[in-house]
Amino acid sequence: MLQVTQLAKRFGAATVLNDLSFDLPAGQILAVLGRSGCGKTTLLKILAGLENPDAGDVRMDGNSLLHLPPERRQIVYLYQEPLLFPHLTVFENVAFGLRIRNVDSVTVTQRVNDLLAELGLSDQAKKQPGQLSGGQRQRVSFGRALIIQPRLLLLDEPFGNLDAQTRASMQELFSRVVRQHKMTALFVTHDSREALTIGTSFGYLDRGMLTTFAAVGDFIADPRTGIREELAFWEAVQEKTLE
Ligand SMILES: Nc1ncnc2c1ncn2[C@@H]1O[C@H](COP(=O)(O)OP(=O)(O)OP(=O)(O)O)[C@@H](O)[C@H]1O
Repeated sequence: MLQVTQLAKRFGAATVLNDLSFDLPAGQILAVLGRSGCGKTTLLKILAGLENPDAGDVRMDGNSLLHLPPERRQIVYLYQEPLLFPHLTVFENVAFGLRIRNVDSVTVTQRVNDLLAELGLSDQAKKQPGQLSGGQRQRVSFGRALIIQPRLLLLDEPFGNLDAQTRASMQELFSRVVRQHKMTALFVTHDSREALTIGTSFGYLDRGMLTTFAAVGDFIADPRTGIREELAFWEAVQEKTLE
């Protein structure tokens, strides 16, 4: 579905992405793990059309996207802080993408209500974004993205601002809904647990170079992910409590 080949990007003297290539088949959720500043956001911006690469190509089903403006790429890019219209209700925020495509109002009402129910937002439909919690706002933002059925969903640390419990329930909801809608998604995170929870395939971005892993075991075994260390830590804790 998505093919990225030999992508490179520099800002001044700094190389941010370096000969980066990967394929993302339809229906997969690629989790890219990386430390702060490794180029995660730059990669998503290039895919979304908000930044131009210096070299390489981004193709969807064989066609290059590079000459297309963001709004014609059928890609939705979700940030940590959801972008919502503050003066519209939750319902109208989600309906927006259908309204501008002149979808008839009976269909809009049905599709928005179905999606709000799926996202656990039916009771919030008449509220404005300022009256919602962070997790609810993130769900509305997710609804705005899903309603237009994009080809590809890009997520940039989407749950980073949420408390641990809300974060876990959002991860669960996100995984469920993305699978139900058979979405293809790429999300970046510095949290290995989040990557393992949501991803169906995995990558590690380090100084602009992406390593992709054929199997989850290879991802876990790569010492740069820190997962082995974390497992060892919890095993040590468990041993201590059994002593
Ligand atoms: N427009 C820009 N001009 C100059 N340098 C930039 C620009 N955008 C990003 N950079 C630099 O490129 C590097 C990678 O930035 P990027 O935002 O992609 O990292 P990141 O992995 O998303 O980090 P974080 O997890 O902290 O958001 C950083 O050193 C950053 O300072």
